[in-house]
Amino acid sequence: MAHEPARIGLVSISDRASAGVYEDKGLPALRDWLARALQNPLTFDERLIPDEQAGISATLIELVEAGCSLVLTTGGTGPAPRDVTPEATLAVAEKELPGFGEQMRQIGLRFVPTSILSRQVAVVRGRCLIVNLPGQPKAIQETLEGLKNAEGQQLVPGIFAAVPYCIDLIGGPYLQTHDAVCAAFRPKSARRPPAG
Ligand SMILES: Nc1ncnc2c1ncn2[C@@H]1O[C@H](COP(=O)(O)OP(=O)(O)OP(=O)(O)O)[C@@H](O)[C@H]1O
Ligand SMILES: Nc1nc2c(c(=O)[nH]1)N[C@H]1C(S)=C(S)[C@@H](COP(=O)(O)O)O[C@H]1N2
Repeated sequence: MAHEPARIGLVSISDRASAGVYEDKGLPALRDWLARALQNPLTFDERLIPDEQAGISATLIELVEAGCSLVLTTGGTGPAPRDVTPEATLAVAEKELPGFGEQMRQIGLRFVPTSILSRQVAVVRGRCLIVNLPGQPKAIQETLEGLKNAEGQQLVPGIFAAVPYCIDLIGGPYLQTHDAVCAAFRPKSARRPPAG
């Protein structure tokens, strides 16, 4: 059986990148990592928007309604007055998945002590999983992939290992990863034979 196609929403949330003060590095980092990690044919819906709560929520709803199974945001998760991504995400949530936020902060602490400042959340809306990632472009790979040693041994699992099974459970496409980048975990009963 061939890999199922998947639609993924990417949202970079930054006042300055969206105003053109600096070049946005969030969308390319998200797109490049997903293209390396997933075997499925992917369609990306990309948005670069300012840190405005109502606009962020409206963008998330629009991407879910467009048929995205996964939406990744980057930026606006910290404590600064303009950081409102978690509030905007929770406002459109049907269910919260606190384990993602807990693990994301644990991963971040292996890289920077200020990871504790990120209020990132993950939620389900309809058949879509929405996950907040920090704004630092380097945090995208760190959070999704986790930490490996020089021999490629996984020291801290990245959160993406749990994303394919979550998407199975909410009725989305069967995502297959490239194990060298990120080995997805599924219970044995949920595994399908490799597509080819
Ligand atoms: N989309 C992005 N593209 C490139 N670099 C970014 C982006 N978002 C954040 N950064 C970098 O990470 C740093 C910390 O991210 P953070 O989200 O706190 O930015 P910020 O200072 O709130 O940005 P802004 O004012 O644009 O919303 C930024 O100062 C910037 O160097
Ligand atoms: N993995 C990882 N997590 C990280 C970071 C990082 O560099 N790597 N930066 C932290 C910093 S410095 C901040 S302020 C918070 C919130 O960032 P944001 O407001 O850009 O989303 O994310 C944190 N989480």
